[in-house]
Amino acid sequence: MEKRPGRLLLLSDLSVRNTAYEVSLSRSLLTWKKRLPSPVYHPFKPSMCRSVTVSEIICVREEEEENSSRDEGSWRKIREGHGRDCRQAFTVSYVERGRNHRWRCAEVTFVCPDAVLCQRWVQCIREQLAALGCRPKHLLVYINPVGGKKRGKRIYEQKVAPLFARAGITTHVIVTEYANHARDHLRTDAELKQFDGVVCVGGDGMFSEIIHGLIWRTQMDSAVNPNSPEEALQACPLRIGIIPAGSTDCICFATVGANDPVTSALHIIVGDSQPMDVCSVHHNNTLLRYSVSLLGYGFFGDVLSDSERKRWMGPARYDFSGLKMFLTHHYYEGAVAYLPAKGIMGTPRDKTRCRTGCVVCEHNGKVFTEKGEKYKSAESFDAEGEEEWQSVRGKFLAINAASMSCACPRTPKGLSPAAHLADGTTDLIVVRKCSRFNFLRHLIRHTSKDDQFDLGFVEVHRVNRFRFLPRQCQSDSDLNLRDAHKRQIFGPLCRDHPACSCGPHYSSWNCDGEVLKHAAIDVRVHCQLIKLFARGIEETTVFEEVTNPCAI
Ligand SMILES: CCCCCCCCCCCCC/C=C/[C@@H](O)[C@H](COP(=O)(O)O)NC(=O)CCCCCCCCCCCCCCC
Ligand SMILES: Nc1ncnc2c1ncn2[C@@H]1O[C@H](COP(=O)(O)OP(=O)(O)O)[C@@H](O)[C@H]1O
Ligand SMILES: [Ca+2]
Repeated sequence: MEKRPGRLLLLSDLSVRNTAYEVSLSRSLLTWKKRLPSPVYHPFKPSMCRSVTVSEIICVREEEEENSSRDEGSWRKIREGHGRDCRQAFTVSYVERGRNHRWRCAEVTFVCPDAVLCQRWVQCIREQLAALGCRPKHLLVYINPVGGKKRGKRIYEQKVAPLFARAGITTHVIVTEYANHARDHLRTDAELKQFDGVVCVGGDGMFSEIIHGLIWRTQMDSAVNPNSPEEALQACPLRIGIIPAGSTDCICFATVGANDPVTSALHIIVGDSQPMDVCSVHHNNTLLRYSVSLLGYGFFGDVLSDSERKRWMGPARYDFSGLKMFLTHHYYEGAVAYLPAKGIMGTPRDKTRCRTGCVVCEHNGKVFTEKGEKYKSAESFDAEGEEEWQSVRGKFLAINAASMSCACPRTPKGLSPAAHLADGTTDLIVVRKCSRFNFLRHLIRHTSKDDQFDLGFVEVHRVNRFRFLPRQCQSDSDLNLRDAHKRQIFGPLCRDHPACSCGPHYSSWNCDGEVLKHAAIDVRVHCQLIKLFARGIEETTVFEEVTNPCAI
């Protein structure tokens, strides 16, 4: 990828590790090119020229001590002709890309011929950083001390807090004392106006707490009724950063490309922004929960319920319960009605992947923000959407809705590899009853290149809305699912069976790692309701990852 410098703000001969460099700064790029002792031209020698985009500079500082650079080792300050207080060197900290989408904080120290020039450089770089405008200055941090391997607090203190301090970010840190502490604090107590974002140190469950608090608060502030699936929700203004310290950490992995606290901290510091879809899950016109990753009934619901009793096992509980539920091989009966997404780019089985600057999300995002208005009234939704509802009924091993790929270390390509973070849709995956052997084939394909949907008993649809009704709750009047909305089939029936637990083989929904207490649900996708301090997974080119030569 060619990096164009634009008009130069500064151009000086400075030295790095006792070697002369031509250093330039434009509004977009900081570049340092080695001055060659001989005029021999080495166009492909990578160490000769490096550049970093200004938006990925973390900070700049003047060096204060005589042998100030810790990392540079050999260089010494050149102080001839200057008093002891003269600062002649400055260090730039910047983002360096490593393998597997990991970011590191790298440093380079430039020694200047005089203190005035040094100060000009520092001031000019600081001005460029201040002009960026998207960087957070003050953050509200919630730490779950008991998530994952119980390392949340240590991870934050050792790996994240020092980086925030270096970048000049101030924080208000709350270590949670009980489940839903963060959610309730965000709902009512937190003075949100003073913060530029919220940071979640924990797993998907902790992230879920944060979005529940923030979405609720935003709807209350805008007088939107969160219980009705027909209401268009108000987008949350604050961005959320995730420092992974949980068990699955799929939301972090699918939005950043890695589960690494330093990488996440750097995405927060540079002020990245990634919009994300949120599903609201309702029962009888009452909001149950929000979901951003997996809504799973059957297999994944059972794995979660079973694993909750084994929290003491840590992240391994999912593998244990996964194996157990695979062997149990329960199937469930019910009906799914869904509204296929119309006018969109992309299908759940295409080869496109949601990556940084995704055009599918941009296109579909526009489609659904314009359409969003129409969802406001139930009548208009009826009139336009009714005949579009489709249905599937029968016996299922699993019904999953993936609003994003759900990529995580267990399945690096994800539950639905072609799903998009911010396209206003969710991929509804229906796995019909099949043999253990076939189900295993389906599961194993999540970990290989083979298509997990290319099996006769699996179907997948990209949808805006769906409803599920377990068999125990159905009656003859429900058979025509095309009329589902008008007749409100879920309402009266499920009032008779509050927990819908009226049969032997009923499952529960896994909603981003939380068990839902109702099986009959009505789900609506809200396009780009929240924003994360992330940029989606970057396409990496070997060229960029390994050498970073500047192409100027
Ligand atoms: C045989 C290998 C099969 C691999 C199949 C992998 C599918 C994994 C899909 C993972 C989707 C993850 C979606 C995210 C869910 C999270 O919100 C949520 C909460 O996370 P938190 O605890 O960090 O707060 N996590 C979960 O619900 C965990 C789901 C994990 C399921 C693991 C299932 C393992 C299945 C193993 C089957 C073994 C069969 C072996 C037969 C010889
Ligand atoms: N201080 C706390 N004590 C007990 N539970 C908590 C606390 N803070 C948060 N929780 C809850 O812990 C659960 C798991 O959190 P999470 O960070 O997602 O870890 P994991 O990925 O291991 O499930 C969440 O449901 C969250 O509500
Ligand atoms: Ca989506």
